[in-house]
Amino acid sequence: MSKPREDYLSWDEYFMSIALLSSQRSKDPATQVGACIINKKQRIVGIGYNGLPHGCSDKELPWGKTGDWMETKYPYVCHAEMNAILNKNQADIDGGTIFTTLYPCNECAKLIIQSGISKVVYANKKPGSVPAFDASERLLKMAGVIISKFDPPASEKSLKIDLNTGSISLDSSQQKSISKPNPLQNISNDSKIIA
Ligand SMILES: O=c1[nH]c(=O)n([C@H]2C[C@H](O)[C@@H](COP(=O)(O)O)O2)cc1CO
Ligand SMILES: [Zn+2]
Repeated sequence: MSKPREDYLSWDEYFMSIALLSSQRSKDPATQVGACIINKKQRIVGIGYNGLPHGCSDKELPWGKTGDWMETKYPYVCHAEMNAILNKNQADIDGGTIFTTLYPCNECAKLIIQSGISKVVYANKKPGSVPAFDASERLLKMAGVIISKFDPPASEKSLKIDLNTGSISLDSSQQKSISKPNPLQNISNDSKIIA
């Protein structure tokens, strides 16, 4: 016990885990997104997930994706990145990084740029060319924001939180299992993306 623990989360794994955990607060039945902002000193300064604005009832507004636009979730839901930026506990987040479980859309890209964040680390991107993501990339690149795909651990690494016992385990194995589905890589591109 004289040596430090070797099997721990890297900084990026830690911040992305927080984004992933936050996504589990989302009530969106289809897509749960989480975001975590850190400042230049690697301190967490904002967390968010996709959800309805304060005071707007989850029960009264729709969560569907198709049909009459007014009866879908798109005009009502606040994106995870937007909530993380609005919830920040520090005025100046210039030079900060946002960790997000899903590649930010163009509307979130505008907020990211205007808030001074200079790096985006994302875990997943919908496949194919999606206008909201293409426009986002165009804006972020033009503004000099670094876009980086989250670098997953070389070996399998998973966190298990047991809320009944209040325990947590970090499991690592030398080999990546190929049979186990990775929900993060199964995001379909069937949805219309409207911020
Ligand atoms: O940048 C984003 N941030 C974010 O929080 N979201 C949320 C909004 C919706 O609740 C959901 C996307 O809906 P869909 O199920 O159509 O993929 O994810 C979506 C995006 C980009 O699409
Ligand atoms: Zn967005």
